[in-house]
Amino acid sequence: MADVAKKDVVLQVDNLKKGYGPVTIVEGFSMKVRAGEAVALTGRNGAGKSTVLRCLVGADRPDEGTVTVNGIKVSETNPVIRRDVATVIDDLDFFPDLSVVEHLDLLARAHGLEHPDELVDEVLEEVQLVPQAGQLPSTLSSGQRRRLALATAFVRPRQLLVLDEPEQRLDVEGVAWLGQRLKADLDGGLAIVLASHEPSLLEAIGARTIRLGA
Ligand SMILES: Nc1ncnc2c1ncn2[C@@H]1O[C@H](COP(=O)(O)OP(=O)(O)OP(=O)(O)O)[C@@H](O)[C@H]1O
Repeated sequence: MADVAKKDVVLQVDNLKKGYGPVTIVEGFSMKVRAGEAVALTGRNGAGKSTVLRCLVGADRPDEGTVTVNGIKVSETNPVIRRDVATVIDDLDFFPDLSVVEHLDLLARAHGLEHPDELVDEVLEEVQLVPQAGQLPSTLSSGQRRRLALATAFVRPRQLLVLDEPEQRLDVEGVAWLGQRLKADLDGGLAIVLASHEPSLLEAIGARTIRLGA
């Protein structure tokens, strides 16, 4: 913990407020996440976890407050933010006509990685989608689609990883793999913010938890 405290603040949230219509979902929410640190948002269904995550990545605009990544104000269209922040908020955002391997290949190349082919092969192996590499997303099982969504975050550069219930639909081995994978990324200096209902995952990555709502 002492080491983490010395590291740079990657994400800073100050006094975030967000509501829909007359209903306030979160108010006065602040936090800092440093390189190598994982923060988990917990709380009941509807507590506002996804709402906060969407504001963090610029997918939603806070009513009040600020969100900065490496000191730069977050906006989804800012290329610097898009380069540094990897998100897996849902797994519905696939191109219907691109196969599993084509998705990963496209991302790795778009982000200008040096050895895209090797990385894509490695990640495919890791998420155990090698046999499904040529399939379209619509033909994958729901857990395989989740694995593809997670894989998209691992074939690109990232300083901050934002995940909304990444354990969803993963089998027991998948949750254990994810914990190890995220732990390795944390050890490499990644900052992670996630919403999760899976205590074993939070324990595996040593996440600091922030509970939203009552
Ligand atoms: N676009 C929207 N319009 C109106 N209300 C919304 C909208 N998006 C979310 N909400 C409401 O905001 C509240 C918080 O939703 P959110 O998805 O952030 O909860 P959550 O903590 O992620 O829940 P869960 O554990 O079920 O995923 C809920 O009551 C939800 O109905």
